[in-house]
Amino acid sequence: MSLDITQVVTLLREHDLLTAVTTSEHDQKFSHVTYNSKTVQPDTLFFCKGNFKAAYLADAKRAGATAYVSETRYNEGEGMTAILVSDIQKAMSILGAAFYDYPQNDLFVIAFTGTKGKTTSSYFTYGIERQHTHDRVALFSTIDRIVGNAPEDRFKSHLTTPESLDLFHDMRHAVDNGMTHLVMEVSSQAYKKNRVYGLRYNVGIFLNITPDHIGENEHPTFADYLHCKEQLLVNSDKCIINAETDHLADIYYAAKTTTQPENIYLYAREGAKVQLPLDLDVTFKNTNETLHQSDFKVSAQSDKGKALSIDGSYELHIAGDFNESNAVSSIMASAIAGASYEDAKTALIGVHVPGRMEMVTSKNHGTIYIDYAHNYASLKALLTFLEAQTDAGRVIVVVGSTGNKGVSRRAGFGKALSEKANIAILTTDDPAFEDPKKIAQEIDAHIDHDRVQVKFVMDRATAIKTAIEMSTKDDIVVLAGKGEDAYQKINGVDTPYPTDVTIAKQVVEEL
Ligand SMILES: CC(=O)N[C@H]1[C@@H](OP(=O)(O)OP(=O)(O)OC[C@H]2O[C@@H](n3ccc(=O)[nH]c3=O)[C@H](O)[C@@H]2O)O[C@H](CO)[C@@H](O)[C@@H]1O[C@H](C)C(=O)N[C@@H](C)C(=O)N[C@H](CCC(=O)O)C(=O)O
Ligand SMILES: Nc1ncnc2c1ncn2[C@@H]1O[C@H](COP(=O)(O)OP(=O)(O)OP(=O)(O)O)[C@@H](O)[C@H]1O
Repeated sequence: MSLDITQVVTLLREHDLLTAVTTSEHDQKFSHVTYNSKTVQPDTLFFCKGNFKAAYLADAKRAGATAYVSETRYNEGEGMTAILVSDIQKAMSILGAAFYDYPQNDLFVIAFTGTKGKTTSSYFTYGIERQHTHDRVALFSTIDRIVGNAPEDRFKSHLTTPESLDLFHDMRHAVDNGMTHLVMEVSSQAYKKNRVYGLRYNVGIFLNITPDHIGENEHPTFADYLHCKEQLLVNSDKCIINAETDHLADIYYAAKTTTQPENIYLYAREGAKVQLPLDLDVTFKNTNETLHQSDFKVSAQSDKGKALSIDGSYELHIAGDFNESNAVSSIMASAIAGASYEDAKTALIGVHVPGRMEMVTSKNHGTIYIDYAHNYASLKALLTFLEAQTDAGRVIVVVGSTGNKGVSRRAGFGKALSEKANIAILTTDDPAFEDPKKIAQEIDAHIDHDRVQVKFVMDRATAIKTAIEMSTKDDIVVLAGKGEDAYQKINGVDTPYPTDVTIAKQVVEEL
């Protein structure tokens, strides 16, 4: 992989990003690119972005970087080629794609966005595509990044959608490993920060949108959040939209700005109210539902839907009515990619999504559900489903809310708990630089105390123990928000945490 200065300048000019360049060497060649001074090697093209400090550039120069791309000129870069740009994140994405030689062109890319269901739908699609491509599919999800089939090709993700340089690096790795397809999650932050600038997808799926990720370090307003999410459809050759989503009109028209209606697919649960007078392409209905399994039937409604050849019955071994909707989007996306009905049917039976709807049973205490639900919409959906499925005694929920982001979730949790829970045990969940007790008090301020009994237990493991021990046989215990996260983000450090599932199993063993 390499880039030379002429290519860099030409690409940046083409995208109207170059503001100035100072170089005396016209044949400068770069054999590495990075935005981190700690990973610089000789002949590196270095990117100065984010909360950058000039000292990092001095480090980068010492380590062998010969040029830097930046919105600002630094004295510390004296003697290096300075490539000044109007937007560093866009420049990094454009140059990253070129450096790694446009790996997206060798991949069929299926991309999901939505407030909820991205990870689950990505795992469903990954499962179907494994079946369809005989294991030649990569996955970039919030949980794992999988760029090949060897154990070392699977690693934990730091972000839902990686920085552009990491994204193109991993895509290249996947292509070199023989992968032909990629399933990825695209967060609204990825658009806000131009991590996917210039990237196009073969299929883009819009699952749903509800207020979330609005706050100091994320989106200033809901309109900004919606706008960023819609960019996925604007950049997709074919679009799939959940017609049950809020703001359908906005979302559909965003898709239509770049995609003809014949390449936009709409799906919904049979009988659902759809906000626009649009014809659905695919509908689905539940045929049998338990706490362990969902059976559902898919029916094409339009010629376009029929051409997908996905009509028939399916089985999921992960509970939650919302997961049927997630699965239908995955079936449609995979069919567009060439998967057959049998591929989808067979694969879906075996899909497991880490930390989503995990269940731990106990003999004399309640059934425990561990789920990643961490905002109003997901907690409400989860508790509504559990309520409908059980003759539950009480619903006991262990929950906290993250610090320094998603502040609106606190009120959302209070509301969902007031509507659906009997007992809330408020605890810690990635407090970052905030006091977890204060966060819990903010959730508590939105709880209806006539309906819900509240306890504060700030140590999460103790909170889980308390909930399980107080539960009786008919009760349901929900451990919400962390899924299989094996850390707590505290004061900027990922502090190891055994996971909710491990703690729950331990508590049950010791009962
Ligand atoms: C606000 C934001 O987008 N921050 C991201 C951003 O931070 P940043 O660019 O300011 O980087 P930084 O870590 O402060 O450091 C500044 C620069 O100095 C460099 N540096 C630093 C130290 C050094 O010694 N040498 C050096 O060169 C760093 O490599 C970096 O380029 O770039 C970093 C990676 O380069 C990300 O880790 C970081 O994500 C933060 C931690 C984050 O959690 N973001 C969340 C909000 C996010 O993006 N979430 C979405 C999911 C949301 C959803 O569920 O929908 C996601 O896609 O994950
Ligand atoms: N379609 C859906 N509608 C409402 N809630 C959902 C839906 N799909 C999943 N959920 C709930 O949201 C939780 C998170 O699901 P998932 O991880 O798939 O979403 P995500 O979009 O990747 O979330 P995040 O952006 O927070 O990582 C699940 O554990 C479940 O409780």
